[in-house]
Amino acid sequence: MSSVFGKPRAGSGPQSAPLEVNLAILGRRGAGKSALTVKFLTKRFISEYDPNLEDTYSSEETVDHQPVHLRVMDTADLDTPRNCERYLNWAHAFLVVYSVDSRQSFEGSSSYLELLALHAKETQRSFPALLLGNKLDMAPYRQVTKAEGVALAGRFGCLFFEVSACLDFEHVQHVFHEAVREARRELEKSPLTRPLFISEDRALPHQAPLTARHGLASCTFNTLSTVSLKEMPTVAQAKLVTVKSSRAQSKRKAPTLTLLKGFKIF
Ligand SMILES: Nc1nc2c(ncn2[C@@H]2O[C@H](COP(=O)(O)OP(=O)(O)OP(=O)(O)O)[C@@H](O)[C@H]2O)c(=O)[nH]1
Repeated sequence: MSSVFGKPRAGSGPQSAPLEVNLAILGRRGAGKSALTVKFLTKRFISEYDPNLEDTYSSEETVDHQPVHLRVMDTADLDTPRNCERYLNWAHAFLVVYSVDSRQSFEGSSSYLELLALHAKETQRSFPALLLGNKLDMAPYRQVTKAEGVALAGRFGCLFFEVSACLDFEHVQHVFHEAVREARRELEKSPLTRPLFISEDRALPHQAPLTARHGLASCTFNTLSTVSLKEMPTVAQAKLVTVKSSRAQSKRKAPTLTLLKGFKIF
């Protein structure tokens, strides 16, 4: 194992297993979470998704010459944070997405950042979050200025980017890799144990209902005291999902893309 100034560097040796990073994509409906996730995983922009589906994808990445096993949870929270334990207790880092042409989605992203800040306070750990203003190609119809995005990110101490799921892949990839870097820095500071999946009807020990006290009423934290921690479900439980092709693709007679959700895409 190589070392930096005598300190072992996690996962850097040729024999070491890839670093495992779980990344949750949060944001209001329509912000472009699925489009960004699929762009990152396939380099393609697909314009229509089933908004009610939530799944976790897996991808082998190389970030700064280091292998990373990255899992990406494309959440489907409807309009506000809901049953947040499933990602709060699973992710090492978060991408909070809004759309630059929607003030509502920007306000939604602020609720997510607040939720993450509260979670960090309660658990006394820090969770890297990146704020993304998506749909940069819609800049002529902006409802949110770049300065507002910068200011919101500054309030919560997170990185900020404006991107577009339908423009260049490299920019989208850069953002996901930045999230990995942030997660890696945090993991090197305080290595976490294996990610845990918290069953929906149970809460973490001593986890008081964040939302009741902080006004995020729709994020339904349960208050049962019995702890029930499970490992993440295996990919074998994943379901097959068909993603409809966009109108533009249909015109080009491109085939409908079928994604096996929960499995590696390539
Ligand atoms: N112009 C443009 N449209 C985008 C972009 N990203 C997503 N869209 C469109 O915005 C709509 C919503 O995108 P989704 O990726 O489904 O958004 P989401 O946040 O996953 O929303 P839910 O699935 O409802 O949770 C779709 O019609 C996409 O084609 C983008 O960067 N530019």
